[in-house]
Amino acid sequence: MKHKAKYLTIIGGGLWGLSLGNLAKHNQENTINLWSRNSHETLELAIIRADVIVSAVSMKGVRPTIEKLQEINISETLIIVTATKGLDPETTHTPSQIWQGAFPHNPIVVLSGPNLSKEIQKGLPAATVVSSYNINAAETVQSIFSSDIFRVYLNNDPIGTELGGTLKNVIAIAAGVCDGLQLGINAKSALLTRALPEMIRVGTELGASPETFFGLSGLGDLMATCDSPLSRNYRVGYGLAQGQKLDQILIELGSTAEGVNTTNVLIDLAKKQKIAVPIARQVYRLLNGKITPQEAVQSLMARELKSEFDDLDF
Ligand SMILES: NC(=O)C1=CN([C@@H]2O[C@H](COP(=O)(O)OP(=O)(O)OC[C@H]3O[C@@H](n4cnc5c(N)ncnc54)[C@H](OP(=O)(O)O)[C@@H]3O)[C@@H](O)[C@H]2O)C=CC1
Ligand SMILES: O=C(CO)COP(=O)(O)O
Repeated sequence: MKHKAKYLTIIGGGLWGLSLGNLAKHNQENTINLWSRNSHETLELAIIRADVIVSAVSMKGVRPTIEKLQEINISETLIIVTATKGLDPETTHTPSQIWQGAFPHNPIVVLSGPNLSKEIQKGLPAATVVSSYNINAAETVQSIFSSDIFRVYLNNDPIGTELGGTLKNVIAIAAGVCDGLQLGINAKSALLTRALPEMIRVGTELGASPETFFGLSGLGDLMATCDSPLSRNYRVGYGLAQGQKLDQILIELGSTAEGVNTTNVLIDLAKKQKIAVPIARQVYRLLNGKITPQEAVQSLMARELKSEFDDLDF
């Protein structure tokens, strides 16, 4: 596919916004503008020439960013890419659902995959997924970000794509606990394998395709995040297993660990919609100081015995 030069504005100067900016610069025909709340330029000026904007803010920045953009009369042809991995505490909606609700006529594209920003910043090879109901918009974003170090796949299940990246953050906290307690590879394999149907149960309830969870944005991101101390969510779990307090861990991280908020929202959602999320429930109890890491493990091991696949009907 022939790439046409595009003007891209990235909103959010955090770790992920900076990394995405660097990835897009690999294609030298693109013009990249990075905007953050500290920029001297106004957001209106920053997006004035944009064909595509990328929201790389954390979950708590999604609504404030949308409100700022709603004050500007944006074109309905502007492609909006969301790279946030979180759930809205007020509505339990995903970021793409919030963006689509705010800008119903604009094409919305989700970008999500196993993309630890520290590895991307080193120029190591990685792959990701861009997903949209508007396949032309997804192809435009695919050609903007594709390079010899970043392989970008297309997909038409945006909710599934972003839920893979969002829900694995909860499991990454559990994986950090598992490694922090030195429970071994058997335990870790069991944890991650059982996490996948749990993620799929939530995803299908919210309208995602189960297959999406076997791709890069699901299983791929689960593997990356649950097996790397570069993951902030993993480090939350690891710290808790070492007896550190959550507040202290988050201060030391000095950066976003979306899994903490996502766990709280997910448990709210799971209670309302009666979805079985046994691993997330233990993470929730641990994060909220109701149990110790050891008790979380014991609770999972003591669950009622069952068949391996009796809760998946696909
Ligand atoms: N780092 C990574 O490896 C990856 C991160 N992600 C996801 O990207 C998102 C951002 O992560 P990351 O950049 O690492 O986080 P950082 O903690 O490095 O940065 C936080 C980002 O959120 C923005 N933000 C925070 N609060 C607000 C607010 N109230 N209003 C507007 N913007 C706000 C900041 O904007 P500002 O710059 O204006 O201060 C900044 O861009 C998360 O959802 C994360 O899960 C996805 C893939 C990889
Ligand atoms: O989403 C990520 C990698 O794909 C980043 O993980 P953390 O937010 O846990 O650092």
